[in-house]
Amino acid sequence: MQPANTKQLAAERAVTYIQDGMIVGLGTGSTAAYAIKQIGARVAEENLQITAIATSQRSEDLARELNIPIVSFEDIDKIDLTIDGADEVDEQLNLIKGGGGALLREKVVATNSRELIIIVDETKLVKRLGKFPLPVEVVPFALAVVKRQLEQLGCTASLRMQNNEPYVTDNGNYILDCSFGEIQLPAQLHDAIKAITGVVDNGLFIQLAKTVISAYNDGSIQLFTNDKRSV
Ligand SMILES: O=C[C@H](O)[C@H](O)[C@H](O)COP(=O)(O)O
Repeated sequence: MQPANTKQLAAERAVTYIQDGMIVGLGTGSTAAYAIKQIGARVAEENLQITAIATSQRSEDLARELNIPIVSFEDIDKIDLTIDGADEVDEQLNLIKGGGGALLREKVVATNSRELIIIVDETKLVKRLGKFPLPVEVVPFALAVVKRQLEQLGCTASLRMQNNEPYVTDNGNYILDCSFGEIQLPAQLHDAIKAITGVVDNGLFIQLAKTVISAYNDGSIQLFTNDKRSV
């Protein structure tokens, strides 16, 4: 028996929450891409009437290919529902995001959404965040000073590279991937990083997810809501 495509399963379940007339936030990454494809299928097959806002250029490009109408914050106020992936999810549904470099737009969209549904496979569920290095988006001019200040918070920070060049985000910034090990107090760490001048944002999403949909290799799906859950 083939193992289930867990990312696709979680994504397809999340897309059932979308209804006609909604403004939908489109996440970024391999799991979110399954959701965008499924939204495209519903637009084509059911004539689903939605507009969407994307958290990255690549998600926007994919949505446009699938004839999903795209809007910007000039056109809308609140987003009804955002579906996005994550790199880690803890027991309080705090997240690490930004493995794909889209954390800033993802956080702008998440914080302006009435509801954020996170889609993951079981490998992303953790007791405590931090095994996955925390992405921090940094203004290039401030890179060296920000790196030093981040390391004073107890991490090793490495500049994300792509094709032997620093990786540049959709916003023209760099990413420092910060290995903290187990993060004991994610909300405090989030605030301490945000307080560094030259940091644009970081990949800690504290109490933003309302629902997490996790899919398992046996094909089952579990939903967690923002109350406590056990792994
Ligand atoms: O910047 C990228 C995002 O935060 C992604 O949602 C996250 O990295 C998860 O990506 P994937 O679904 O490819 O594991």
